[in-house]
Amino acid sequence: GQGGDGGSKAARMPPGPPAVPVLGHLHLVKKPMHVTMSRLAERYGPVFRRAVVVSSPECASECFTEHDVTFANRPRFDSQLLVTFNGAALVSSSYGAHWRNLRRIVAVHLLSAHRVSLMSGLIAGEVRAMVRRMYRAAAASPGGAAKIQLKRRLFELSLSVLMETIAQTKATRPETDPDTDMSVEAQEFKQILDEIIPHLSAANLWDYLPALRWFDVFGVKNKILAAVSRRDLRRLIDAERRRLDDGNESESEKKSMIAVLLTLQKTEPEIYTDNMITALCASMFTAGTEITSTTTEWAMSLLLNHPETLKKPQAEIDASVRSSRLIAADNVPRLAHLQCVVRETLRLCPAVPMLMPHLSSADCKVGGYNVPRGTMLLVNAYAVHRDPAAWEEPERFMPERFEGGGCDALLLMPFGMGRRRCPGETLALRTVALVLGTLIQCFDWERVGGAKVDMAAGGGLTMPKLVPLEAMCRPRDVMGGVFKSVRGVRWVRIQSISNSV
Ligand code: HEM
Repeated sequence: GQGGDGGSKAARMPPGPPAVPVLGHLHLVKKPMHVTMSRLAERYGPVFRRAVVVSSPECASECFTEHDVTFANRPRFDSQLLVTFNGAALVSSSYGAHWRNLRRIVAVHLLSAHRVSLMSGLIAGEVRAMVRRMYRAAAASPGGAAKIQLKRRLFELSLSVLMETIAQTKATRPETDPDTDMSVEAQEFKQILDEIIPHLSAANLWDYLPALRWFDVFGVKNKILAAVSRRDLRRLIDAERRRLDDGNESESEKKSMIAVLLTLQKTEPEIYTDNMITALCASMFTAGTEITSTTTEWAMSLLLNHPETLKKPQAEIDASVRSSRLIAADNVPRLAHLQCVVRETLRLCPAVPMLMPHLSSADCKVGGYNVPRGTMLLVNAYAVHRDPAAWEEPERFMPERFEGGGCDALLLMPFGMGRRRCPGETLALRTVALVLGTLIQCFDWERVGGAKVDMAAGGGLTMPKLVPLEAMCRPRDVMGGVFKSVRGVRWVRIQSISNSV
């Protein structure tokens, strides 16, 4: 931290705008939060008062290495409390025995690399169903290209992936047409999330800016919505319990997260209560759905605005599977160019631009400034990723900067760092890369009407695209064979549609 209020370094408090505390300024709402914070950081240096906002790579890594335990707590926000079951969920839980326990369960039993590879077939199945629907839409369109509402498709996909990994609502229903959209359960959850998410980002802003508390229009609604999602989660748990009792899937390694937790419940019922299972699943739905699909939406937007950068990953995919089949999850780690695109997207468009707020549990010093106990810490990953001192041409979309390990030494923190780092990273990266890879393997993409994709971002804790992404999708000729052969009969039907166009 440079600049400052003067005085001896030991006694220095972080600099901030004069008079009113930074986060009480109502006029800051006009811009997305991370942009506002970057501007303030330019003026006042990388750390400032009240809630401390850290914007430089050096200070960010200091917070999550030396002071990681000190900042491992979370501030409690009224609006979040309503949606995360009174702080019992992993995301908002205070640092302590309860959080440690939940975190261990998630890391070991639900989202470990091993479990994610067990889930890969499931993820791939959902992705295949989505591209099949897109193919059908394109085949039925005049000219062979369809306008796809990518935002909606990607959100539904992300929800379906989570729904199936959490509860396997489709696998247990032999009559379900794998080609149809989401399961009934996923559709019900979609309705709930559709209602909660806009309020969440607004409510988050309202948390940061005390003046907005006067306009408490969300409180009541959130309470109702939280109750609804709790009831629906109970239903999922009961259904899964019946399946286990019937002897289905109990031996299978590929069982759902709820089934894993219910199996643990049998031996340690006092730890794995239904309440705890409900809270954990709610955490995953709220933390995992929108963020994952938003990331893929940003990636597609960047690629559409830079069509030349699409060539390398597309050629790499074609070479690796020789157009004879769709890429599978286990191809992904070897698709280096695709990985570069994902990393560059996470650098430029970290879907959680200020990470989640932390709270200090002891006095400490960051960048030489005193940070008293009980200070809220926001780490501006968005600014860290665009730090001109670290990154060459930081504003440019240049996936190749990561080729051959270039930039490995630079701080990239879209999933955070330290104890509170996102536990869903492996699942998220696997999903984003597989979805993106399959989309560019199967289709050529074009902007609607040729105009550049609007890259404006919305505000709040997450960074959604302000204008929902739509794009034109045209099946690639080289993929004709695959589209025809996947799941025989169904594809014959599709083929006949495309012949008739
Ligand atoms: C591209 C997708 C994702 C991104 C960019 C992302 C990013 C983040 C970030 C920045 C945090 C906060 C770190 C901090 O506190 O400093 C976080 C926390 C968390 N994420 Fe993710 N996440 C993604 C996907 C997921 C998925 C798919 C899941 C679960 C299925 C998940 C579950 C969680 C949970 C439970 C926490 C809270 C951890 C804790 O407080 O101990 N995330 N994530």
